[in-house]
Amino acid sequence: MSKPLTIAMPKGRIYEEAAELMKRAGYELEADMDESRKLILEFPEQNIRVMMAKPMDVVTYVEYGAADIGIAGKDVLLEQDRDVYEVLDLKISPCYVAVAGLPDQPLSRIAPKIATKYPKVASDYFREQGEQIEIIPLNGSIELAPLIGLADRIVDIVSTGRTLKENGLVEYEKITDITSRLIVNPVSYRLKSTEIEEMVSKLSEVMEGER
Ligand SMILES: Nc1ncnc2c1ncn2[C@@H]1O[C@H](COP(=O)(O)OP(=O)(O)OP(=O)(O)O)[C@@H](O)[C@H]1O
Ligand SMILES: O=P(O)(O)OC[C@H]1O[C@H](OP(=O)(O)OP(=O)(O)O)[C@H](O)[C@@H]1O
Repeated sequence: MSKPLTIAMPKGRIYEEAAELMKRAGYELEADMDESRKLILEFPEQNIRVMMAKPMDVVTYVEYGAADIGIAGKDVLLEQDRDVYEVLDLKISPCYVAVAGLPDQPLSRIAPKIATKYPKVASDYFREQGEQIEIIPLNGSIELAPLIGLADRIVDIVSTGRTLKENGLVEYEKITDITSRLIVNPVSYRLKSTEIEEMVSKLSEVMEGER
């Protein structure tokens, strides 16, 4: 049998939707996330190996060929700009990236401070707007930054809008819509084209059927 197709799956909030979509496409790759701490799961009957990765790291595994394919949020792809093929919009885990802050606070001062875990996305956006900014890099709880005066604005993911609302923040501009994407290592795309194209076509069929 040929070498297994290795898939880097994102742990966390994307995982269940991604595994469910894979299942509908005929790939039973589910891990019991409540029970298991295993990071590599073998599915020999399907000739597939699954790596459980942090969502931000999926692109790294795929770029270096540690995984042939992976599932990553478009936010991560925009931020990291890596050498991988983005082959399919899976339309799962929808959310968007937005600029938010305290209400009624015009961006008046020179080089306002922008707190974010997406420094590239934020810099690209404000450069396009012709605004000079200072990035304050954070890893989470970004909404804290304007509340305590650390930043004038945040650039962060919004889904239900609940986090902004409960912290008295408002959205100023939407930057871009986000969904999860299927990504492929360029070399694997050539060497394992049959398996990869089959997976892309099965996933596309499932998604077509749901429209
Ligand atoms: N409300 C949301 N907040 C953050 N990410 C979301 C949201 N809804 C969908 N996503 C998608 O989920 C991905 C992040 O998943 P998750 O929150 O599990 O990872 P993480 O941010 O690395 O987790 P952690 O909070 O453990 O560091 C994002 O890349 C994005 O594409
Ligand atoms: O619009 P909502 O539905 O409220 O979702 C948006 C929030 O969810 C994410 O945070 P996460 O839960 O990943 O925690 P974090 O702050 O530690 O990144 C994101 O960074 C926002 O804070």
